[in-house]
Amino acid sequence: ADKDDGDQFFFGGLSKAKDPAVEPNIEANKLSHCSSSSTTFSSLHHETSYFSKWVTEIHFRRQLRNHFELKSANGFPLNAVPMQDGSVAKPLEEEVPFPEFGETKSMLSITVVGASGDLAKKKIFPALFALYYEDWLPENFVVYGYARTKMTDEELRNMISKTLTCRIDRRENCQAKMEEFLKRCFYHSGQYNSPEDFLELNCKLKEREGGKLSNRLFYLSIPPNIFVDVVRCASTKASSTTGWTRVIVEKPFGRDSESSRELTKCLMQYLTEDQIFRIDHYLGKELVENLSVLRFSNLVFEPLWSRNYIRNVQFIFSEDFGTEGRGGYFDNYGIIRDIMQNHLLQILALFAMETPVSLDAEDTRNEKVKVLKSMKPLQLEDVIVGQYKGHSKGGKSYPGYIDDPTVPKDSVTPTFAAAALFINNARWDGVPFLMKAGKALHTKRAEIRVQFRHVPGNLYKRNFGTDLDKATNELVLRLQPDEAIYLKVNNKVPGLGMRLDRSDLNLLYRTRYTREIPDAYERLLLDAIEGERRLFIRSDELDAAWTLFTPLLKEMEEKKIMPELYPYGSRGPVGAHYLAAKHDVRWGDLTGED
Ligand SMILES: NC(=O)C1=CN([C@@H]2O[C@H](COP(=O)(O)OP(=O)(O)OC[C@H]3O[C@@H](n4cnc5c(N)ncnc54)[C@H](OP(=O)(O)O)[C@@H]3O)[C@@H](O)[C@H]2O)C=CC1
Ligand SMILES: O=C1O[C@H](COP(=O)(O)O)[C@@H](O)[C@H](O)[C@H]1O
Repeated sequence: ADKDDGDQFFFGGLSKAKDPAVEPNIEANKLSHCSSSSTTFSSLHHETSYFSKWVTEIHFRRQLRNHFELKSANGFPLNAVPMQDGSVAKPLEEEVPFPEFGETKSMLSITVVGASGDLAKKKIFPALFALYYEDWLPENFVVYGYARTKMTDEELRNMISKTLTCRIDRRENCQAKMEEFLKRCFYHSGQYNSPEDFLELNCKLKEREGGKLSNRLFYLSIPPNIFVDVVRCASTKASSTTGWTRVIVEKPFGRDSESSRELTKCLMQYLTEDQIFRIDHYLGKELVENLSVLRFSNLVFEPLWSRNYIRNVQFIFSEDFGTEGRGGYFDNYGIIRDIMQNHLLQILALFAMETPVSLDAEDTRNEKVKVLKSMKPLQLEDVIVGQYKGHSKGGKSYPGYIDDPTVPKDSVTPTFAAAALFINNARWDGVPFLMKAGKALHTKRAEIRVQFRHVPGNLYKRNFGTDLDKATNELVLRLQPDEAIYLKVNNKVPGLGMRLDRSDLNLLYRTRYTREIPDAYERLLLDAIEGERRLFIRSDELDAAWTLFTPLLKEMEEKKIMPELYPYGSRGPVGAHYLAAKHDVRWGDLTGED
């Protein structure tokens, strides 16, 4: 029996058994009979070694899951609230997000709103497939695409199939898995502000759910001006009446404090805070998740994590392409809103927060809010801005920002910014936290660089000459590409003399781990399905983040601050060096060492 049960779980996706999600007319009891039959297993007997590998793997995952399991304070499943009545959370009898071996009575319906769009194609459907491929999705699930574009189910599947890929380290049954996944994908065309269209979606979802307890996840992959319409229609017409309903909201969450508060207020007319999952995909990146592990599970780092030993911290984001195709969106936001106020600030908060009481989502988010509230709002003098201009190199010409036909010719929107931030608390008083973000630069990279203080009374001072900066230890977390954590240390060059150099203690992920690193959207989608909120932005965090940037953004817009022009493909405006120098800092990425 164990074997059969296990078979149903592990090979659910490969089984020939009919699922109401795929064949809605099949009754539930027929399904249970069908999927528990031994033919399912015997038809797959040739897969035995694959099977045992998966048994081990899934047991390992379960152990991990139990080890890090997070529960709400009252022990109830978090967020088990139908949207319609806004009632308080109550325990669900059948919620089993990761079913034990065998049949489950719950069903997960994921609706990707804006399914015809860029993000859905590029990230969301591939992430859902990756989760399915790795057996992270519950046994019973369906995916619905929703948008205005007219499409059949088959056309949606065709569109999605072009962007699905299998893990390069695990290619078993890839094609079969893709086909099984696509069979669970459906499409409903509708307007974003039409309650009737969402009601029709609701009927289709119900049919697929086949009477099971249903949990529903809506992913709003749409422009922000239609967020509230969709939430209103989805909440009133298509939320689950038996399980939870959650909504993932993509950035931008407003463009300043007022608009962000207004958005929150509107969303809260239809959803509770617990139902809103504000996504910042940088929080789903492997090395960002590892930041807390590095800090809090290694004795060697945490004691150094303060103004006593750290001279400055740098958060660097650069892209080697411009706004190609997204100029229309970008011009209304600019790099400060697009990258700094969210991605870089979120990482900063995780970097600088005090140790949370536990791994519970609220404990981490409480600490992040505290650190954000301890920061000084940015002023004009703390920032420099730039905009890329056209440039020719090697016979090829690269367009400037204002050459984009969707961007006004007189736009002063920054495509580059550098900023110095300070945290007014006992741990970080006086330590510059520098941020730098830019498009159309010479490289694509995102990293955190921690520069330590000079060694007091360094015995080997004379071996470094006058430039002691060259001897400072630097810890680098390279988020992408080629994930790595390395520490620059001073080392004696082997030989009879006494020559020192700076070398790296290097944890390069690709050489240390054979597994492919999951995409950030995979982790975040899985967390939303599991009701794990730690990596999503709470409304008070968002508000604190906007409080830091809004006065600066307003002043820049009022004064029409002209950005310094920099050539496409360059290292950015010189102003960034002056800003750093003002705080006695050198950008770690521009030393020529790496
Ligand atoms: N693309 C990316 O890399 C990233 C995107 N985001 C955010 O994710 C969300 C989705 O992004 P993306 O997929 O690029 O967006 P798109 O511009 O591709 O829009 C998604 C879908 O929304 C519908 N849509 C577009 N414009 C309008 C409009 N003015 N009114 C009504 N419907 C419209 C279209 O579907 P249809 O016409 O079929 O209804 C479109 O396919 C946005 O909030 C964006 O800021 C965040 C990070 C990265
Ligand atoms: O949110 C955004 O992020 C992307 C960069 O994401 P990455 O994971 O590829 O580093 C950026 O290009 C885009 O402008 C911004 O909106």
